[in-house]
Amino acid sequence: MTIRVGVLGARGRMGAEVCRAVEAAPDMEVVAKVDAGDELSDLTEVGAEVVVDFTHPDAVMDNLRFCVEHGIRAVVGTSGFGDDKVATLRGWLADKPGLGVLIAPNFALGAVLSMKFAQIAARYYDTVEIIELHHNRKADAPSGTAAHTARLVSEARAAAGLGPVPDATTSEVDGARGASVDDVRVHSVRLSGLVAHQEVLFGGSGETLTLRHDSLDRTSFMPGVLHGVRAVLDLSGLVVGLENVLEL
Ligand SMILES: NC(=O)C1=CN([C@@H]2O[C@H](COP(=O)(O)OP(=O)(O)OC[C@H]3O[C@@H](n4cnc5c(N)ncnc54)[C@H](OP(=O)(O)O)[C@@H]3O)[C@@H](O)[C@H]2O)C=CC1
Ligand SMILES: O=C(O)C1=N[C@H](C(=O)O)C[C@H](O)C1
Repeated sequence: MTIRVGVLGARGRMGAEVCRAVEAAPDMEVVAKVDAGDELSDLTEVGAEVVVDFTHPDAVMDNLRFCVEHGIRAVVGTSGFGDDKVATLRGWLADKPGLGVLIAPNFALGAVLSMKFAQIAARYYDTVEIIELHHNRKADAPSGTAAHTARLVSEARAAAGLGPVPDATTSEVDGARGASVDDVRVHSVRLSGLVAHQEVLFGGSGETLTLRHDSLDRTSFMPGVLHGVRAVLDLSGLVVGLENVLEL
């Protein structure tokens, strides 16, 4: 039996790549390609078991509400999942026991590892900043990956009893020091030619540590997406982060 997959955002940069990857996988098939303006009811008509959503932060919650209402599992790469959206989704899923949704800020293995390494390193350095670099057609800033990394680093610092990152800046041009995300400075670069890149910079006494990950092509996300499609069949409730369905 193949897994029946519906792709949301199928004509987009990621969605088109997901369609190719699912079609090439021996254990799954694309049964619906849905993009802006298409009817979600197509998903139920063709019996989609799992939906993969790479759409837009403003569209994803309507898509997920439909999936949860209709008992369709979801693998979500769309960015912009703050605490509010996560809480709403958990609420919907509470009424659907046994139904699983997987959200991953980043499906590239190296990005997942890099976040894990950042989490480990955070307690050992007094200063930290994040630089994320993406193509200039990206809708949101900072990236979901950078926001997730900042959260992990911030939690690790708090658990280690570290205070705020020391910073002697007393005057600055607006924006010059980036955005403060969970008390970590995040700088967003947008350049044509780039795909998705991130540096987490740690500074300590007489040394720095830089963790850098580069997605040079969107195929980098596909093994993680396919793994997510298989894993979500056994999930119940909401899982955030690919690391939670990998053996790391
Ligand atoms: N987690 C991860 O590993 C990754 C996450 N992403 C995230 O995925 C999302 C998509 O990125 P990307 O593919 O580059 O963006 P694109 O703009 O290339 O693709 C998004 C597609 O979704 C369509 N769309 C918009 N609204 C809806 C809707 N309601 N239903 C169905 N389709 C819709 C868009 O149509 P139209 O253009 O007509 O609006 C477009 O075709 C972003 O949030 C990005 O940050 C990206 C890469 C990796
Ligand atoms: O829009 C993108 O391209 C990406 N979006 C995700 C994010 O916001 O972190 C994942 C990856 O960085 C590519």
